[in-house]
Amino acid sequence: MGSLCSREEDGNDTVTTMNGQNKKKTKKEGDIIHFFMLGIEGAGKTTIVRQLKCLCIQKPQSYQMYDDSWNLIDREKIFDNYELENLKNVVRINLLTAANSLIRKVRETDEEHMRSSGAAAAVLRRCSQLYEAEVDIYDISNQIEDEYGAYIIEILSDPQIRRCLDQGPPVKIEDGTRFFLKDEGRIRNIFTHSYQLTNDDIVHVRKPTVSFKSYKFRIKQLRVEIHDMGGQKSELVKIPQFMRQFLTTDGHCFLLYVSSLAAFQEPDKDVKGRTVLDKSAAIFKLVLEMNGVDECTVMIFFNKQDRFEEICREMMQKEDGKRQLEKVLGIPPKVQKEGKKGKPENYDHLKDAIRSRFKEILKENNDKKSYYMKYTQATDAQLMSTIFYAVENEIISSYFTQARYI
Ligand SMILES: Nc1nc2c(ncn2[C@@H]2O[C@H](COP(=O)(O)OP(=O)(O)OP(=O)(O)O)[C@@H](O)[C@H]2O)c(=O)[nH]1
Ligand SMILES: [Mg+2]
Repeated sequence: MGSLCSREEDGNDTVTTMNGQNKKKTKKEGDIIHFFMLGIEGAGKTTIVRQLKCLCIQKPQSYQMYDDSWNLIDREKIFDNYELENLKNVVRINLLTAANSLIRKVRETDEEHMRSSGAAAAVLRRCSQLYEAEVDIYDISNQIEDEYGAYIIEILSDPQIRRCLDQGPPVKIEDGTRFFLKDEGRIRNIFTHSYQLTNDDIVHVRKPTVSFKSYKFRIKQLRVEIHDMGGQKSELVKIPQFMRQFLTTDGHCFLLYVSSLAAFQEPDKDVKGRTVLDKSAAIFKLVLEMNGVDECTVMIFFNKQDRFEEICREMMQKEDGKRQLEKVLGIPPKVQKEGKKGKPENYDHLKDAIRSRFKEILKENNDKKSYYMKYTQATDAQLMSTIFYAVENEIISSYFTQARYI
């Protein structure tokens, strides 16, 4: 576990870069840590907030959630029925659109595929209705009926569709949606009227964030306010407004940049020859140059390490996979000795290559700036709790260091 929680900082720098030392603060405002969460779409920002909410339910001694006025929210009210029902419908929409994409992908090479299937026709028709309607596909008016569960299960049982899902050709399916697609029981649950989402389901729901939202938590002794902003292209233009709005707050500020490790081989649909990871690094560079960010301590979460390892494993099994990995990551993967027992390969050195890239960007911007970097998996409660404890511990101890200088 320790190796997952890297900490890289210089104690003195932490003192000089913490925000608000010269400002007058009330006791209440002064001990709140603000996290400005940024990163491109799908990196896992909102999942981090959802995981924190789940931890408030699971470990109420260490995690608590508060309303806008810092009143404690009851554990039972953290996710109310209305929100859970909405999230369940979001998963239904995601499963429906994933099935639609899979059918269309297979038909690119086999035009007549599933032409006589009633299930395929129903899914394609329902999806067209969603896409053609004037409202956003996640609009509350788009309620997906229970019967689509059986249609989706039938479509996924088709061998060609299955192969397309598991081996390609590549279809854009969100990582969270794969969690449901992989397990027929989960699909059945989602389309059961009386079923209520579990915490494990909740952290796999994918719904892009529009605009920004703030959340208040206590993690052990630390009071934090997390400002979550959408990372789609249409949202990123709002970063200056987001920073202006929140950087004026009185408190200690962190820029929490979330970048998906899994994006290293995914082509960026906007710029040819660039990967989604390249795009994330480019946005990170831009953010560092923005007014006010200098006042923040930088924390980077390299998220989706589970998917990263899965993709590396899959690539290594392909004939040309090793060379391809080296091409996109810049260093060769280590080859597991045949028959070697013990720890499974975790591709740490490949993750480190990505981390070094971001470290370089930080150094180029300001080589005295303090920073923290962590490898994360926002969907894993146990791992995230360990990381949140480490963050709490590091920040609290930096308070003590700071106190010596004031
Ligand atoms: N396998 C895996 N999936 C993850 C992880 N973190 C997030 N996801 C999934 O990735 C999808 C996208 O996550 P979000 O939290 O919505 O991403 P975001 O950064 O908030 O995206 P925007 O709001 O569009 O900026 C969701 O379906 C999550 O369940 C992870 O560590 N591993
Ligand atoms: Mg989001």
